[in-house]
Amino acid sequence: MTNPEGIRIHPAVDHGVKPGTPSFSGGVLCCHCAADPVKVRIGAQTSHNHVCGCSKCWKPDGAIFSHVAVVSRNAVEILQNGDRLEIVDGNAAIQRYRCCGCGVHMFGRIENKDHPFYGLDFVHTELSDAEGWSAPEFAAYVSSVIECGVDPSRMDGIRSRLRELGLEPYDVLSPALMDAIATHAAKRSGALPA
Ligand SMILES: N[C@@H](CCC(=O)N[C@@H](CS)C(=O)NCC(=O)O)C(=O)O
Ligand SMILES: [Zn+2]
Ligand SMILES: [Zn+2]
Repeated sequence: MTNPEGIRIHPAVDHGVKPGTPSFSGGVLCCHCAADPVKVRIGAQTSHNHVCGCSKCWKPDGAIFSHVAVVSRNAVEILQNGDRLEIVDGNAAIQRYRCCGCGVHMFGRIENKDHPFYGLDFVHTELSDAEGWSAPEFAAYVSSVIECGVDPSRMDGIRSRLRELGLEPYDVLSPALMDAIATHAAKRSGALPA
């Protein structure tokens, strides 16, 4: 791989995307507090793993993108120090729970039952040291990195680097997820049978 500009997409993909293990069944996420971290168990393999450039998703220092996946909310269990979790923005569609000590987001939850992704939580599997989590498949909200302070002149290089890593860049979500959102809307409006 070339990457002459040294673009740091995210540490989990910067040296190539590692494939997941289909039989993998979960692990424990730990926040970055050195002592007594918040711990959350994810009791299932994740899906729709991707990197996200939006300004709302948590990114580790130096990374241009967040690394995020979804899992059933039933598979998410707070193991310790849940009292240190606070909701970042109660008005957002995704209620992101961050550790008030280190700022790391432990999971994001949708409470609106009419939302197309209701029932799925958003998690950062890099917070677990287990191997086998599903691999990122695409890059979402790519143009949004400009809103996070990336100079627009860097966008060609960033999109090229994402393609080199096999992470097709989209400025919103992947076609499969956009189709799922549109199908949900069409069933609600009656344009398609429910
Ligand atoms: N351009 C905006 C996009 C924010 C956005 O819509 N993020 C997406 C991807 S994570 C989302 O689903 N947001 C729902 C939410 O913010 O709760 C930004 O960067 O702030
Ligand atoms: Zn913490
Ligand atoms: Zn995002």
